[in-house]
Formats: sequence, C-alpha cells, structure tokens
Amino acid sequence: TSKADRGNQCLSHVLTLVLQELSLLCKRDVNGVGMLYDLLRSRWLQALLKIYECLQNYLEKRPVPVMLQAHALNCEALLSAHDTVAQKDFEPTLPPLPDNIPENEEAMRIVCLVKNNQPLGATIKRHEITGDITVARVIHGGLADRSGLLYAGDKLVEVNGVSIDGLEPEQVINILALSQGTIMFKLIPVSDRPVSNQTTLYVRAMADYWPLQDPAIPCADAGLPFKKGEILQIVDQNDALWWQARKLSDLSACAGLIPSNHLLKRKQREFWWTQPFQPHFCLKSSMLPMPLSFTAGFRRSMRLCRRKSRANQQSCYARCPSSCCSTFAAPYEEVVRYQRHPGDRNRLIVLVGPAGVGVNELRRRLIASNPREFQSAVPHTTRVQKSYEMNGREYHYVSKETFENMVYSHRMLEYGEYRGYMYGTSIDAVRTVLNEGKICVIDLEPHGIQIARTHELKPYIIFIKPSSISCMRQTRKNARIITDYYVNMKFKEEDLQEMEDSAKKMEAQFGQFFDQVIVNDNLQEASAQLLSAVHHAQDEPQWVPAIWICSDTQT
Ligand SMILES: Nc1ncnc2c1ncn2[C@@H]1O[C@H](COP(=O)(O)OP(=O)(O)OP(=O)(O)O)[C@@H](O)[C@H]1O
Repeated sequence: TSKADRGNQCLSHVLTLVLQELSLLCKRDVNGVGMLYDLLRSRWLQALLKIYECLQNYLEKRPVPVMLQAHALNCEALLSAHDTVAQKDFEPTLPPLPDNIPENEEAMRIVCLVKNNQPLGATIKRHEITGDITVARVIHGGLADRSGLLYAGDKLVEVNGVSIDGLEPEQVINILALSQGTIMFKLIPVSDRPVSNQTTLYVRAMADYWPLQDPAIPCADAGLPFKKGEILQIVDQNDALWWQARKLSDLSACAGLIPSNHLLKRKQREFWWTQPFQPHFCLKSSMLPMPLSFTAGFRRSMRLCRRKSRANQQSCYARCPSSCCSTFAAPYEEVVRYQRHPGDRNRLIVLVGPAGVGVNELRRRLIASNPREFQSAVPHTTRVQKSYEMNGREYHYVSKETFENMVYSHRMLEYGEYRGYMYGTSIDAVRTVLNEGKICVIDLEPHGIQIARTHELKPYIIFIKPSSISCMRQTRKNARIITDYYVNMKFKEEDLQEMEDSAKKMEAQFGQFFDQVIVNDNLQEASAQLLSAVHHAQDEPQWVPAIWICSDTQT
C-alpha cells in the first residue's frame, strides 16, 4: 500500500475507534461526551479529512515541470537566482545632492498622459510678467482634468523631451498637436494651487455665440457654441474673461470655454457677432410703438390699434421698468428649476406672434375649450361705453386722466391709441384672473415681454410661429385678416411674406425669452399643442430666472 493509503487507514481507524468509544460513553450519559461525539462527526471535520486525503494523493504523484526544458534546470542555480533577485534593491539610486543647491530650488514633476485622439483638455499661455509658458486652464471633464496631474499655473519645462525654453506658445501647441499616444510633460508645479470652491450655476444665454468666429478666444476648439435661450451649466468662473460651461442638453460632455459675463457684454457693445444684440435698444423701448391686440371679448379695437401702429409706428407703447435696461444688457440670466406648487397662483400665459399668424384664434379656441379654467384679462379704454356693453366685461371704461395715471404708475403691461381713444392691458386685470385661480391667457407684443417678466406673474411665453409661405397659401385660403373695423380682407401674398419676415425678426430679437414655440400650420393641431403647453407650464418643472424665486422668499 502507498504512504497516503497508510495515512488514511491510520487516521480512519483511529477515528472509528474514538467514535465507538464515545458512543458507549454517550449511552452512559457521561458529561460532555455528546458534544465531543457531535464534533467528531461534524461536516467540517469530514471535509478537513478529505483535504488531507487529497494532499496525500498529490504527494504520491511526484509533480513534474510544465516545460520539458525545465528538466535541465539546476535546482541550486534556480535558488541562487531567486535569492539574488529577492535581495536586489530596485529603488532608483539617486546621486547624492550637491551641497550648493539654492534653498528655493523648484521641484519638477514629470507627467505622462495617453492622448488617444482626444484633445488634451488644457490651454497654455505665456505668463505676462515672467514670460514662462504655463498651463492657462484645465478644461473640466477633459483628459488633463481627469488625470488630476495638470493644474492651471503649472510652468512647462519640456514636452516630449523637447525643451520649450524660448519657444512660442503656438510652437508648443504644434508639438502637442502632432503628438500621438503618450505625451510627457516636465513641469514645475504651481506653488499655490487654486482651491476649487466653485458652485455650479445655471444660466440662460441671452445671445448667440460662435467660438470659431471669435478671434479673441484662447483656443477655438475648446469653445462652446451656444444659441440664445439655451440653458448652460457654468462649472468654472476662475478666469475673469473665459468661463467654462456645459450645455444642459449634454451634461456628460467635457466643458467648453464661453466668454464671461463681463467679456460678453463688451463684445455686445462691439457688435461683432452676426446677430447683434443691442443693449441700448431697451433704452428706447418705453417710447417704442406697441401694436396691441385684445380678446377677453377679442376686441377688434385693440387689435386694430396694434395693426395701425405697425403701419405708422406711432400709437402703442410698452412700459419700460428700470430693471428692463439692465436685464436686456445681461448676456446671461441666472436661472433655477421651478416647480409651481399646486396651491400657488397659475403662471401667466403670454402668446406672442406676428400679426395675422393666428394668436387670437388660438387664444379664443383655448378659452372656449374651458372658460372656467382659462380667461383673458379685461382691457381698459377711454372710449365711451356702448349700450350693450357692461363695465368690466368688455372693457374697464375709465377717464383719460385715470388711464394716464395708470400708465405713469406703471400699472399697464402695454397700451396704445386708436381713433383718438386709449386702450391698454393692466397688471391689475391680469392679477384679478390669477387671483380667481384661473389661468390668465393674454397676447403681447414682444417688447412687452420684458415688462411682464416679474416674479409675481412668472409668465410662460409661447411664440406662435407661421408655417412656410407655401403651407399658408393652402391653410389660409379662407382666412380673413382684419384691416379695419368693418373690413376683413383675404390674405394677400405680401401679408404672408410680411408675417414670415416679422416672425424671423421676433425670433432673432426675442427668441431667448420663448419658453415654447408652436408652429400654427394645422389649426386643430396647433390648438392641441397650445393646450398641452399651457398645462405643461403649470404642472411641470421649468427653468425660470433665479431672481423670481429669490424675490419669492423675500416677500
Ligand atoms: N392655422 C390656421 N389655419 C387657417 N386659418 C387660420 C389659422 N390660424 C389662424 N387662422 C385664421 O387667420 C386669420 C387671422 O387670425 P388671427 O385673427 O387669430 O390673427 P392674429 O395673430 O390674432 O393677428 P391680428 O391680431 O393682427 O388679427 C383668422 O381668420 C383666423 O381664423
């Protein structure tokens, strides 16, 4: 028999004897024996014995080397090789430091990054005073940022073994652009690394920005293009001129450079972008002609007032609050997520669109669909009340002095003159509808948007956009455009063209304020979209100016 068998037999024999003995003792109920008996019969002990068996078998089978050549290995040589390797000190043996090193000698850092066809995610610049080439910024979420090894302010000494002493930043960028795979930097780390205490900020862009057309951007490829109205997440404001931001629509992307508030304002003043935003525009807006339109009974006088003013650019106005100018001039508007509490007043719904697009038709249909839920604001007028009219139903009939007082005390959202009489929509009239728990739906000329944008009204702006001229030729065949009190004219080709041009201008100038755009092609579809947009405005979370919410907490 083999050694293992002998071992096994031995062990099993002893165990069997012990168990027999114990079972006898168990019968005599000797104290503690039961426990020992159980122990020896336990599964883990059996398993242990199995392992022991396996090991015995393994010992019997004399292990052989995997490779045939290994047979030739000298065992002693092998052990001595092992000992040599085990005793060797693999730490780098650095030469002793020379005694004459100046105390303020800067420590170098060697940084290796693997590029893999992605941008480095950092920009460099020449330091204004020292002339050194330093890391200007590290883009959030980019390769350099993710490595955690490069910081703004680090001074570059070598790139891929090439000393950058005397090189221009552009030459260094060239070296970097040509490098594939691993890039090695030798650098002197910035002494006081900026502590990141940035809070993420969300803003609505009030202008368009195209980095590729901006000669001033430090690195056009690192720029973030955006359109007015888009929500941006600002992740870095360390630099006075160039911030870092992501688009809300793509938060997983690495951040890009955008001009800071201050810089964008400066650019606006220089009018360099393709669709210049004119900050001084609103300075004039209190005197701008404001066409008006009405519908609580969808009053023609007001709509005509607007149409007339469009023609002679004279008769209607929007009040311009003092805050208006500053808001117009701000290139970014800080926004926060806002969810209307079910108990809160409804948000004011404002429809905006070029004359004839169907703003009143859509509003009329919306109110008619559920007059208990939707209502228009009753306008004020200085004209005489007609016999069949009721004060407060069609209009609030007021004297010229009262009307003018309301204008001067900033109680009008917009107002105008038609055939010698004043007409206007007051904030109080809107408030009355909202206080009744209803949804107030008004239409405004776009210049009036800014006036309605208050924390109290929290307006939700819907732009009604015309469909293409060819579509309108079909859909507006039987439609009538109101040209005078008693005259409804068919749409002419130039009316359609004017509508399209006017819509383009409105979008270009006021698009940043539109919460929703509805193309009024098929009337039924547009009505359904309006209904769902209105409910969306009241029930879903929205981005609103932060100032609206701050004001809430103050009041
Ligand atoms: N999608 C549509 N398809 C067909 N006709 C439409 C559509 N939308 C509106 N209309 C018709 O077009 C005409 C003008 O519409 P509406 O009076 O609502 O225009 P508006 O935008 O209020 O402009 P204004 O205030 O200058 O009259 C009306 O006859 C209306 O019924």
